[in-house]
Amino acid sequence: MCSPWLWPLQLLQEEGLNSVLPDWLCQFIHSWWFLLPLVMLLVVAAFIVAFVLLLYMVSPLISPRPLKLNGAHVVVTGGSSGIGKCIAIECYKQGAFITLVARDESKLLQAKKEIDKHAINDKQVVLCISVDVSKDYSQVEDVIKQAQEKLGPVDMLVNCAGITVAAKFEEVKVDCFKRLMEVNYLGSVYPTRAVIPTMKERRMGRIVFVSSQAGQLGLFGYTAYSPSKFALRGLAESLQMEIKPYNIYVTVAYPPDTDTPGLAEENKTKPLETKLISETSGLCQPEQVAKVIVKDAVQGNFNSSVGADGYMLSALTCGMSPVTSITEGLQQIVTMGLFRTIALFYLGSFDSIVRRCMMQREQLKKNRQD
Ligand SMILES: NC(=O)C1=CN([C@@H]2O[C@H](COP(=O)(O)OP(=O)(O)OC[C@H]3O[C@@H](n4cnc5c(N)ncnc54)[C@H](OP(=O)(O)O)[C@@H]3O)[C@@H](O)[C@H]2O)C=CC1
Ligand SMILES: CCCCCCCCCCCCCCCC(=O)[C@@H](N)CO
Repeated sequence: MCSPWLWPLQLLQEEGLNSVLPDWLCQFIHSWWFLLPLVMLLVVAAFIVAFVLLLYMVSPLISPRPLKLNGAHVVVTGGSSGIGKCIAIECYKQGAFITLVARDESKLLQAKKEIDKHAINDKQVVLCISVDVSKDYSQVEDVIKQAQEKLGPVDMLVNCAGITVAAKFEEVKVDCFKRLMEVNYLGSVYPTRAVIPTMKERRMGRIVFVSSQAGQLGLFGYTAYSPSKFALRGLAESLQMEIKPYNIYVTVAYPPDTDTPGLAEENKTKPLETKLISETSGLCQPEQVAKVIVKDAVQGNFNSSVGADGYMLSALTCGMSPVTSITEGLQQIVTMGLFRTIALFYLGSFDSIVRRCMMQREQLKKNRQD
């Protein structure tokens, strides 16, 4: 016996147990031992293929049935501007009835006019309700009640109302930390809390939280904003575990920088570091982001991301989030190590952006003093 692959046989022989195997098998192995690794490889490959096929066979048990938007009632908070408005338009184009929720009434009416142009039948309605989603739960509950009385039970809630502050930690006003948590986090908790009981009774529904790529990683300038978006992920994961048996599906969207009035406002005071780092994953159009979010929500996908960086970030930060398709799960398993390697290069380049900006600032200061 000369091959290392045959050591179990050798062991048997040494133990005087070679009688365990019939002679013909011993001879066969002796003459074809070099094929053994190949056979083992084939067996392993066959097991993997069988396992994946099995997973695909049970996949209908994991993936929810798509929601029909035609005739559905969709509530969009922050629906008077930017991404929220485009989400409303996208749903309206597919025959939904829309309730827009935001504070400024004139902006709401303006958005309603714009959305109305995309009607596909003359029964469709856009209802506008003005409220601050972050202040008082009972007010938000009233708004949802009003909307349900006029347009029926809510089939899909999109929590898109949000605000941003981009500045260095010590330059963020202390009140801002609280305000961002109120609007971005509690402003998503309240409407969700108000629609869940009816959704559970009807055993159907979709809840969307619009987080951000800055809700998947912490970045220079987002010490107040990022935590408020990370919080949505914790809420979404816990809630999804509770409501899945009621056939209600949660989607968390992580858009990159998107060309909206909100971003224009943010850019006025954004630190250079934040600008340079965010440029990495490019600028998206709100129509494109809205399309992806609506598609993922309709399909009941837990995760919704845009672009190549968005895809990598989502696979990398999947953690213990629920999986809504076999393909997604397999991709996460296979790509994790590779994406972490790529991420280390990104982190290195972000650190060097921050260091360069700091040195430039100090040089400028010194020059002024001289
Ligand atoms: N644009 C971007 O680059 C990205 C944005 N996002 C997130 O997407 C969401 C939408 O962003 P974007 O479209 O840029 O924002 P916009 O500023 O363009 O729109 C924000 C919307 O939210 C409403 N809103 C704000 N505060 C409140 C409040 N307290 N109560 C009720 N409504 C409120 C606004 O109306 P009103 O002021 O009249 O109340 C408006 O309709 C936000 O949550 C944002 O964090 C995520 C990633 C990237
Ligand atoms: C494999 C690893 C890949 C890593 C890619 C990293 C890319 C980081 C870019 C982060 C951009 C953050 C945009 C936040 C936008 C936002 O929420 C505000 N504009 C809101 O107004």
